[in-house]
Amino acid sequence: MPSTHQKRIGVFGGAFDPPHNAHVALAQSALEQLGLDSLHVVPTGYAWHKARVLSAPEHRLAMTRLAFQDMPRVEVDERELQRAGPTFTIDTLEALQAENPDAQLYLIMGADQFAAFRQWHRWQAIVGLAIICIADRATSTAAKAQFDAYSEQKDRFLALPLAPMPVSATQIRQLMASGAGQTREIGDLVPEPVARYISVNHVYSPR
Ligand SMILES: Nc1ncnc2c1ncn2[C@@H]1O[C@H](COP(=O)(O)OP(=O)(O)OP(=O)(O)O)[C@@H](O)[C@H]1O
Ligand SMILES: O=C(O)c1ccc[n+]([C@@H]2O[C@H](COP(=O)([O-])O)[C@@H](O)[C@H]2O)c1
Repeated sequence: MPSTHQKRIGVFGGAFDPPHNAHVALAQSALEQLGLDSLHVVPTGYAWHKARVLSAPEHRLAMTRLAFQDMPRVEVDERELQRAGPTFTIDTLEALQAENPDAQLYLIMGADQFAAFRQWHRWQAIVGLAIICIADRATSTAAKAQFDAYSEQKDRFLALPLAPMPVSATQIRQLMASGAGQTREIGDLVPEPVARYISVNHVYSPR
């Protein structure tokens, strides 16, 4: 008898400059709550929507691999780092859907990104292709409070449970720049191998 299981593929993109504990917790919540078969963690290439220039792709990729190395079903996906031009999530989703025609895609993000979602390139196409799963973020309007703006498509949006975690990558970069690279200062904010990588490679502090 043919299996009726539809493959569920999650997509979690970010600058990951650096990846931190909230990213890991969010990925864990997505895997568990959505019953994902796999979760593609996708470091951004050229983040057209961010004012600052991101750290070198090699560093962000290496740190992302370290952050998620112990999580089964997570695949760190390099495709956006290899793509020329501005990074658009729709391109990644369309490529993944073409590779997995029968799968249902789930796009994972925090509530701060969701607040800007209607500025994303071809956002309506994204809603058509993926179910958008949003975790609250301490600094942003709650996900559910933002759903009303999408009243006709409400079934395409889900709130992902995540205990409030005030950590941000900005905070980590600032701590490292001001503390001249003390690993222990960020030890509670990022997975331990990431803290070591940042310190050894002076990613956010001068050598
Ligand atoms: N503390 C957090 N709680 C919930 N979601 C988060 C949190 N930190 C990041 N995210 C989500 O993770 C994704 C990737 O985030 P990103 O790599 O830009 O980290 P960041 O901490 O927001 O970085 P920065 O401070 O440099 O803007 C985004 O969808 C973002 O909303
Ligand atoms: O496709 C877009 O237009 C778009 C606009 C803003 C953000 N994104 C994606 O959203 C993800 C999280 O972004 P950020 O800024 O929180 O790192 C990351 O994968 C970005 O490429 C995508």
